[in-house]
Amino acid sequence: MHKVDELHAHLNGSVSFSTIKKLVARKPHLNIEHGMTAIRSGQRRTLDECFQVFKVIHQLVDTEEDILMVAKDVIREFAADGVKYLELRSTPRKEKTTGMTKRRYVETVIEAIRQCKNEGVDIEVRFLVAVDRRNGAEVAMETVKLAEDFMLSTDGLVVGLDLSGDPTVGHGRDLLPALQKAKNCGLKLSLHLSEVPSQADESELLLNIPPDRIGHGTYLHPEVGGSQSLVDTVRKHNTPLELCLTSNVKGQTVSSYSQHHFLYWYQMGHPSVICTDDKGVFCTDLSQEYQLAASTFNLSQEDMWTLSQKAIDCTFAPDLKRQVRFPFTED
Ligand SMILES: CNc1ncnc2c1ncn2[C@@H]1O[C@H](COP(=O)(O)O)[C@@H](O)[C@H]1O
Ligand SMILES: [Zn+2]
Repeated sequence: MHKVDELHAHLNGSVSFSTIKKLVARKPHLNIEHGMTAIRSGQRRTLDECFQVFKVIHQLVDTEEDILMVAKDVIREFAADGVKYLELRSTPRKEKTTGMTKRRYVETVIEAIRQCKNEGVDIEVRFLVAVDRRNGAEVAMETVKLAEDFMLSTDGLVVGLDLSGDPTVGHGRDLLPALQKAKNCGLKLSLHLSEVPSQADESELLLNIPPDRIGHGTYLHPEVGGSQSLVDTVRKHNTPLELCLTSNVKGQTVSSYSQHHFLYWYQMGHPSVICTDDKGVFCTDLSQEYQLAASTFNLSQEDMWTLSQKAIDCTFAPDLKRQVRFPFTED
């Protein structure tokens, strides 16, 4: 399978079963079982239930040691799946009980990236600091400042800002000043947009920033209740979409694989990148997502090759392009 880039992966959603087992062994008193942290094949959950799953994982990952282990494991797993360039994203969390601060949280993820590099793991990793929309405007602004500090101090490892979290909570208009500040200081912006219906107003507002990439964009186009003007704005700015098939089907924002909006954008020739979103929670990996796209939409080997090649143009670390492209061989 041809794949080089994973551009949409939430750290705590990407925790594998084997890492969960190690975390559970560290915290037996929590009485957490794997069934509570993952949605297996054939299972579906509402998006709301997915967000409950993240809460459980956050309980398991609440110290610097946990973050370091989780981040290193996730990076190694993507590398083992053949990913050569990974943009990880994660929401800095403060944990009163363990003394973890948001700054230490980010430092620890950066440390994990550096350790993997020193250990010779064959993958380039960059980091996006995530804003959880349910935490409101003030936290968003603080997070942007934190992200800016790290962008300036990590020699290019922190490349951008992600907006994510429960799409049914809050409104993007409150976060606009923070997002605009991020853009102005040189952070690349990847925004979860129109993941659920009824976000058209918000999307219109946020698309005009404009973001550098869009997460999901499930309900942007008119056939699903979005609008032609939203689509036109996306096309005008040529903003790439990060598309996550299994995540959307298991989270029930898309009714079946064949109904996935991948087809709408792909047929239009619009830059679309296949991603995993939360490979741990949704029990998938990037190979599987490419395979699903191929089998669902009848894509040839050549189509797949082109698709994975085009992802390179959507990364937030343009200086890496040649290094990523060269080792890319057909298998
Ligand atoms: C399924 N669709 C989704 N939609 C929106 N946000 C999502 C998401 N999947 C994950 N996240 C965001 O990522 C966090 C977990 O990773 P981190 O603790 O940040 O590493 C979740 O709490 C949520 O804010
Ligand atoms: Zn996501």
